[in-house]
Amino acid sequence: MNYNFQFKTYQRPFKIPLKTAHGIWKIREGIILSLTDKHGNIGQGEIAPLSWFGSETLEDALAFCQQLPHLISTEIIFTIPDCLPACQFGFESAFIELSSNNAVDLSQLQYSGLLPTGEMVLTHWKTLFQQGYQTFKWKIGVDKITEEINIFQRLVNIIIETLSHSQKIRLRLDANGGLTLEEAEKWLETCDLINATQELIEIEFLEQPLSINQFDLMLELCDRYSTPLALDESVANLQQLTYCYQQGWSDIFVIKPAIFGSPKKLKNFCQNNQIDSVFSSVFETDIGQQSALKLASELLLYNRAVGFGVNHWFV
Ligand SMILES: O=C(O)CCC(=O)c1ccccc1C(=O)O
Ligand SMILES: [Mg+2]
Repeated sequence: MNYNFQFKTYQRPFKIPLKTAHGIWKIREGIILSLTDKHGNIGQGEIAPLSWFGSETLEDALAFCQQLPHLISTEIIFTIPDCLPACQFGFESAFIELSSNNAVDLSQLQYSGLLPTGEMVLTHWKTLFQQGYQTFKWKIGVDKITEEINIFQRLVNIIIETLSHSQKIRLRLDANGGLTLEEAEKWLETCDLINATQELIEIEFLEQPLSINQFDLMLELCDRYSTPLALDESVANLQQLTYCYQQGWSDIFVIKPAIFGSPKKLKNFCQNNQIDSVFSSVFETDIGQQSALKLASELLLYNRAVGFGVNHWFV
């Protein structure tokens, strides 16, 4: 089967620039592509690279799209090289939209809301809570650790004061690989203490405390603390996920479908290995998000909230 191929780029500014341990992000840029079959059916896909996570750059993705002919075959879609994981996702997603019956039920998914960094979190969490979120993620490793732990303790106290007894809130901390070993230990002590003493709050996990090349240290931290750890940057694509899984990682794996690579290969991996996964956004638009959420609802094993509560970050 051949498809008519078209693409265009997009730019979406954040309401407030996003701060992570990697720096400040102001505009999300990507590519929307469409495949049209001979009956005129259209499938859309999104290429939303995250090069600081190890995917291709937007420029790489654009260059790939520009050298393709206007008429492309199924074979082209399934032989995109592994060095273009966001392109693999974009093209396969459009193909899936065209070729499957698409009846995936997303209504059972729980969402994690992404909180702003710094003191703003102390008021903003409540807006999201009132919208129905019960799981939140807060970025750390952005400011001085003493300041961040201080704000975090205040956040925990405010949440406890607000909740009534049957309610429970889950908090995720994401360091984006920006902590030192000592800082990671300090955070894990803090989390373990909260988990041992607070019934209404669960610190669900600490995400990517250390950089990718400190994988062995993160494995040791799993043994030393009871708060679970999640890998994110370390498992950005199938090759990395396979490596970490084989090295014995048995805590949580964050999967960002939009940069992970071929959805078909992701499905294959998740169906053959029972991993504890959290599916997460890369600030793709609704097009990439729908494809990613369909994968999440098909592959999620332990019903953890998906990290797609991010739309309030955009205008
Ligand atoms: O996972 C979530 O809950 C929100 C999304 C998120 O944190 C994120 C969004 C874009 C790029 C990187 C990350 C990250 O998890 O590090
Ligand atoms: Mg992360």
